[in-house]
Amino acid sequence: MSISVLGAGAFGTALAITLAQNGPVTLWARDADHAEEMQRTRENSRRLKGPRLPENISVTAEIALAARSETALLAVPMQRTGAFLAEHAGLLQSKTLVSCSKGIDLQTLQGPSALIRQFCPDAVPALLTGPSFAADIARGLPTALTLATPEDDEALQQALSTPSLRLYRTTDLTGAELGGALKNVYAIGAGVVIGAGLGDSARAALMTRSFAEMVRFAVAQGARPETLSGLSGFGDLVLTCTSPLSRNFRFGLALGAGEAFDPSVTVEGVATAKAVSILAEKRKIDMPVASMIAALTEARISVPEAVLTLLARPLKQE
Ligand SMILES: NC(=O)C1=CN([C@@H]2O[C@H](COP(=O)(O)OP(=O)(O)OC[C@H]3O[C@@H](n4cnc5c(N)ncnc54)[C@H](O)[C@@H]3O)[C@@H](O)[C@H]2O)C=CC1
Ligand SMILES: O=C(CO)COP(=O)(O)O
Repeated sequence: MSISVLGAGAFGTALAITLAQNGPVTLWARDADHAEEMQRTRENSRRLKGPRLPENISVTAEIALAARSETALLAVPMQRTGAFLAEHAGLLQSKTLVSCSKGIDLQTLQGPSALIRQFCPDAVPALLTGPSFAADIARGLPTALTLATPEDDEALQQALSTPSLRLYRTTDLTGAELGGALKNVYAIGAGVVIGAGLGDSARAALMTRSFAEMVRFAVAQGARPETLSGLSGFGDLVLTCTSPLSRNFRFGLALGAGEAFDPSVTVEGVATAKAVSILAEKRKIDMPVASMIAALTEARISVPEAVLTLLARPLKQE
């Protein structure tokens, strides 16, 4: 099975590095200078400093070349995915398109699989999601992810598993997608808790109530609850709410501490918090934590006000 990775950020590069253990990989970067530099230096110094690109990764800025593969992994930020698919739909029809992005598109309030269906109706949508930092994957550290496909696709699972990357299959695209999208929102909240000095007990409480919200929201959209208990829900929530390697967590740390944060860093949870709070209101789903995080990121509320509001909610059964 020939494989391309579209998007040469940290995650796309790391996936290309691990998949190169199975055979040749084409890595597409939108910027021609960046592609040329990576092809020559065998490193992505802009987004993933350090790991070396194996010789069987071919880096190109020619999308038509990358689109020759049967399977393409999409690793562009969520809020750019719609525009990317719209621009390149003609080349991507009839492929298996595996989205590796985590989030909900603010413009359409849809996740990546719906965007693939909208722009490339003849493609097979799939998702690769779960707990993994690009740096860990690129270093060959053990990682496990969820591969979601509409039909149970063992061949794709085989093709995308490597000696250090273990994939588990599911056909629950909704659950896999929403687990990955929502955990980024709650990771911002966990960062705020720690950044504001509210303590580890408060973080554990926030993570637990966040998980309850995540399941409630996803099940209301048709997801299977057990998917959310897996790698793409519980697994990724734990990783991202507890590790300073997470950009969403670090963004929250800065917000909680009242410090500035580098705007060039990809923080998917900000737009997704807004999208989730809009969807929750529309569909009458109780999402107090996500809505509070949206309010915090939009500076509609301060950290002390958010804490007071959450603590003042009526007492109820767990
Ligand atoms: N970095 C990580 O550890 C992980 C990232 N992800 C997900 O992968 C997705 C991408 O994240 P990263 O690679 O980390 O981001 P990044 O910030 O490292 O890189 C983003 C890349 O996307 C490119 N890009 C931006 N707009 C584009 C467009 N319109 N067309 C084509 N390319 C465009 C940029 O040039 C840049 O190379 C996100 O949804 C993220 O949640 C998932 C798991 C782990
Ligand atoms: O998705 C990730 C880990 O699974 C990466 O998290 P951040 O985008 O917060 O860095």
